[in-house]
Amino acid sequence: MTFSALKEECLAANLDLPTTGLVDLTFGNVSVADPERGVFVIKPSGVSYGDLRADHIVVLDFEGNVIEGSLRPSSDTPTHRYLYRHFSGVRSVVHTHSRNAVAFAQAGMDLPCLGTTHCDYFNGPVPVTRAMTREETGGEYEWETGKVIVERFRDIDPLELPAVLVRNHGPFAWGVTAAKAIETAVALEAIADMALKTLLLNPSAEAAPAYLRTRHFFRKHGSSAYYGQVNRPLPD
Ligand SMILES: O=C(CO)[C@@H](O)[C@H](O)COP(=O)(O)O
Repeated sequence: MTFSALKEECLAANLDLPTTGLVDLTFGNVSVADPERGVFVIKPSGVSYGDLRADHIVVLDFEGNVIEGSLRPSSDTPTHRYLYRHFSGVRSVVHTHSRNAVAFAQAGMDLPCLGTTHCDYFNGPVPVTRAMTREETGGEYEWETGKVIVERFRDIDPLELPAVLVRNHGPFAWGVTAAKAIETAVALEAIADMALKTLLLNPSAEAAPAYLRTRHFFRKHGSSAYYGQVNRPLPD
């Protein structure tokens, strides 16, 4: 069995992280899953983006066994694996340390839905997870990160809200393809930047009304009910 197409897709998505400005140094990682073949592929830990090649990408099964690759998989691998197990339909997970999203994660704040830029990608505030404790993690917080994310999504559809802010760490975004997950991570950083500036200008800025949120999210994500009539006469 060859995994070269999957590795190439993963490599391209990982290389998008520095070019989109979402990471510094070796922070961040992207994985891509192929559930039909029972595997996912991920960036190796600590390898700089400038040096990264397709044959560095590590192939694992969903039990966490390395199937192919001589380098250690990303330290965030348990989180990616947990998300694939619990979020059906997700085929790619992107983790970055993009600065504005990290600022909200470190502040322990949900990223509020303040305007249509946000609503186009996320049908609600991007949630922050609860703090993890040493007792729970035994010092291995990567093993608990997936758990606290999934716990936070108990009443949230991960395909309508395709990102999270992990408290004291940073953002994870996901999608049905690697390209879509990267696009979502870019959108997340853009709206975090806008929200931070909005809240500096007006700490009491109000969330976008619910009707605006659903209209923007669903018209961009396939529901014709929210498109409106394109040839409607313009108001005077
Ligand atoms: O926060 C951390 C490590 O402290 C990680 O999330 C890094 O962003 C990437 O780790 P590797 O993928 O290189 O192991």
